[in-house]
Amino acid sequence: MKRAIVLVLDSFGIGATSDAGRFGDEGADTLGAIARYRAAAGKPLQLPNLARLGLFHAHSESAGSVAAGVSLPVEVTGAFGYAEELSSGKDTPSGHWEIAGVPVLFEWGYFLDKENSFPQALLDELVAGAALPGYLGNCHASGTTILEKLGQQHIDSGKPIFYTSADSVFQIAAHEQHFGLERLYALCELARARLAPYNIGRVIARPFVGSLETGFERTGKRRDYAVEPPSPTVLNKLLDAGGEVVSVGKIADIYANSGISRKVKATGIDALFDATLAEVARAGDNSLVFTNFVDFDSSYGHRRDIAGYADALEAFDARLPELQAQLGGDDLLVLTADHGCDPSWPGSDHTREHIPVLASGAGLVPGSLGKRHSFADIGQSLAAYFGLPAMDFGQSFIATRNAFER
Ligand SMILES: O=P(O)(O)O[C@H]1O[C@H](CO)[C@@H](O)[C@H]1O
Ligand SMILES: [Mn+2]
Ligand SMILES: [Mn+2]
Repeated sequence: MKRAIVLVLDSFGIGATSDAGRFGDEGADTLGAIARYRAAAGKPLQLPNLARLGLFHAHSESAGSVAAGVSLPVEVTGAFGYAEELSSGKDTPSGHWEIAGVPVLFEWGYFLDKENSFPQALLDELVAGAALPGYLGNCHASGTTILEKLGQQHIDSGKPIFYTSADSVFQIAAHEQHFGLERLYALCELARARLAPYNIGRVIARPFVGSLETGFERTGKRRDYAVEPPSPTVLNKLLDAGGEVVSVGKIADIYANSGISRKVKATGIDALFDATLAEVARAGDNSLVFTNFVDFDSSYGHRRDIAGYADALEAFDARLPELQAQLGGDDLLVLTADHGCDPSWPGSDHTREHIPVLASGAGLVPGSLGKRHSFADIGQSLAAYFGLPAMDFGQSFIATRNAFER
């Protein structure tokens, strides 16, 4: 039986790429910074299960030294490597599409101005098209900081909050009750359509609840409206061959529902892990269970919460044996990331980093896979594993299997 489980720890970079300087990210290292913080606090980072899969070995090959406070395990049970990104950006869709064998070789559009970030013509179209009383924000911002600043004004005025970041994104924050969740989604769909000429990768609905007194809190009802990948991903190829692709978390959103047979949503790392276990339990032959753990990025990386990121990693690590107990020797497990988001870095944006590639099962020999020149090596390996036609990008680290049985 062939089943692949791919877990993306969103934003879990393991050291700056050689082109990180172009992004202002030279020296960024998400895992390295977290380990350093914990070592300095006298509570070294404990990730025994990820370590056995080769995480710290991969990190030390990427960063040039062993993470602070960490001792490398003597026995490693997985194949481990680190990958640089071919795609032009360091955003979530680029990272995920490249993982699935389709790097983004074109330039996204960006809203570069920190203030008055959006073109007036676009703003006018949105105000008229959705009959809005106006808008707030229109700037670069951290999504939680802008709620502290404008949340009350939003409730009082009924004007949605528009903001962006270093990524190719247009984000809209609105209160679930005062503005209305469905109204927010409809506004995002309008924005998605109007943004086509600007080549923007994603519109993100950012619903929130609460009040000035209790504080504002973003909810799990976030929705991402991505454009479709520029060419068929390994997900599409698996579906075309009669296989199954199960999305857990925001995977389906990131691929604009292309190449997905079923989707399951859950909020929080534990709930996403539970949903992954449930999907693995029911997954049959020729299926891929593909999960994105967004909280590493949205709750800790962007929030520059090093302590929170460390705790979340440890909690995630502690659950890995539950998953491993469900896997047969022929199943393929891949743990990886889509970009970095070093919580010790200035600002609140992603960081251009290598991603870990931790692969086990499926006859893989434990040991180093070395430096991989594209995230697409994962997609190419999935194609080889399932016996699908080869992808245009990436080098497989897995021996090609028999052609897919139809
Ligand atoms: O600060 P928040 O709202 O979490 O936004 C972040 O989330 C977006 C998607 O990763 C990024 O582009 C960044 O802007
Ligand atoms: Mn991401
Ligand atoms: Mn992010």
